[in-house]
Amino acid sequence: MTSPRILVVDDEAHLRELLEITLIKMGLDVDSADSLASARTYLAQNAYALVLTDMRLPDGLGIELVREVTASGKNIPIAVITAYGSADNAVVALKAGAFDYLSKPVALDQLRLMVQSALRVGKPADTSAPQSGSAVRSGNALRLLGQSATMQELRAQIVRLARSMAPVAITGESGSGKELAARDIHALSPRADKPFVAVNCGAIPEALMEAEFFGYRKGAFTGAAEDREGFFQAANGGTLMLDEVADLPLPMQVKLLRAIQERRVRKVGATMEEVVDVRLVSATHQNLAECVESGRFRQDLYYRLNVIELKLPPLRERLDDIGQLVETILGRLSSFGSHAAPAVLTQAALAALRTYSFPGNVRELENILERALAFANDGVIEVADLGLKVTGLSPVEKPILPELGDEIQVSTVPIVAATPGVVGAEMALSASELPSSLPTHLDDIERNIIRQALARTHFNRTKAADLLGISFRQLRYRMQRLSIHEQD
Ligand SMILES: Nc1ncnc2c1ncn2[C@@H]1O[C@H](COP(=O)(O)OP(=O)(O)OP(=O)(O)O)[C@@H](O)[C@H]1O
Repeated sequence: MTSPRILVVDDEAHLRELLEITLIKMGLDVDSADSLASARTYLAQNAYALVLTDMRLPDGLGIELVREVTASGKNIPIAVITAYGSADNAVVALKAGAFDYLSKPVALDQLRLMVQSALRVGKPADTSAPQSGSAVRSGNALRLLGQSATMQELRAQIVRLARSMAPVAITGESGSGKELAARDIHALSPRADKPFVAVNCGAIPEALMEAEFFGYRKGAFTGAAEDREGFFQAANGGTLMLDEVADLPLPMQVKLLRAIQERRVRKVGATMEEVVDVRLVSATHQNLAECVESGRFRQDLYYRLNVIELKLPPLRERLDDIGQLVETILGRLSSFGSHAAPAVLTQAALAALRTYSFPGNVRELENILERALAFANDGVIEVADLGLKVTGLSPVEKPILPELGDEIQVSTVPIVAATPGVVGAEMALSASELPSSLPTHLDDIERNIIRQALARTHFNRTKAADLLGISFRQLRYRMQRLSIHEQD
């Protein structure tokens, strides 16, 4: 069997030799070129599993080679070597189709990881063209459904960008499928057999963030009874999804930027850094560019995360997809329940869904169908079963809720007066009284507020989250933390 062949393009003899030796030690065949012209000659003559090029060459820029190799359609991963700290070059190369980049001075452990990853891209099963309109690849179907032209284009984009290491920023309203898209990117990538880790940046207490992201050493702080890995280590070799990334506090943004630039992290309490090989996908329903303008999000981190943008359209802009989504969701719900055959919608019910605005997008459609199924007779869902008229509470009905997290406001307990029947007696403290345990007291208040919001929305978590001004996932996290269940 022949070894995979790598083309190294660099005019610095010293660095070229170092790269050659490292690659040969990895059992690879290496050709070396010292100019663009020579690289082009090699590329015309041989098939390569990876091209590794410097940015500055005597007869032009490495980026030209990136564009040529990408345009050739030969599916050869090409990585660039950029000058230290030149984020611009790295981002430009990734946008032009480069598979990945290495910064000078080249760290050999990073080089090895990158080469291993590139060789997985080159495997035939992973690079086969998507069949019929891009939804299926290597028998691996994308889970992001939709027949509309926008969704077909989106899936084709996912197939393309799954091959590279470029950070992807996914935007879209809540429930529009951002996490599903991230999972599809991972599942189609050469990292599919490694972990996919999704982190809700808005749900981690600020004081724990560094430890959660980078891990900690035993004894680093009170309660650190043993060494623990962070999200970066957990996602090593795979994909890390930073969900609700706009919620990251500024000090953590600095640490994250550093981890991305250096591709190394240091556990809290550790002296040594460790190399991590993680592909980053970020998501938010907020406008990150506006967050940058208002100073809430660092421009340099934005630039690093936003290399490729993936926009998920709201469901109301692709109502053509409803038929397929309804069929799939009902099929799934019936396989969980006791229904023998999947339920069906009457024509009128389907038409009603097609005129609905879906503020909670596909997640709301799932909720509507789940609820409708409980009301449907003999598995036939009528318009009335959908309950579409209840689109939320009118502003006058909105309860006056204290700001969660604002301790002063919460402890003055305005909700006692608003809804005395719901608030537990233990929370109705007089102004001079103090709770015996502040955290328990605040948890009780939060639990009650969430229960009220759930009761008012008939346990529709999407609407309850809207009512409380938090994301669905933040609500779900808080419900888990406070042990709130549907039957409560
Ligand atoms: N195009 C789609 N095809 C099939 N299912 C979808 C699609 N889009 C979303 N869903 C489903 O809708 C639900 C919400 O999707 P997901 O969690 O990916 O949304 P999100 O945009 O990440 O939401 P949030 O911003 O609230 O975290 C999931 O159950 C997901 O499987």
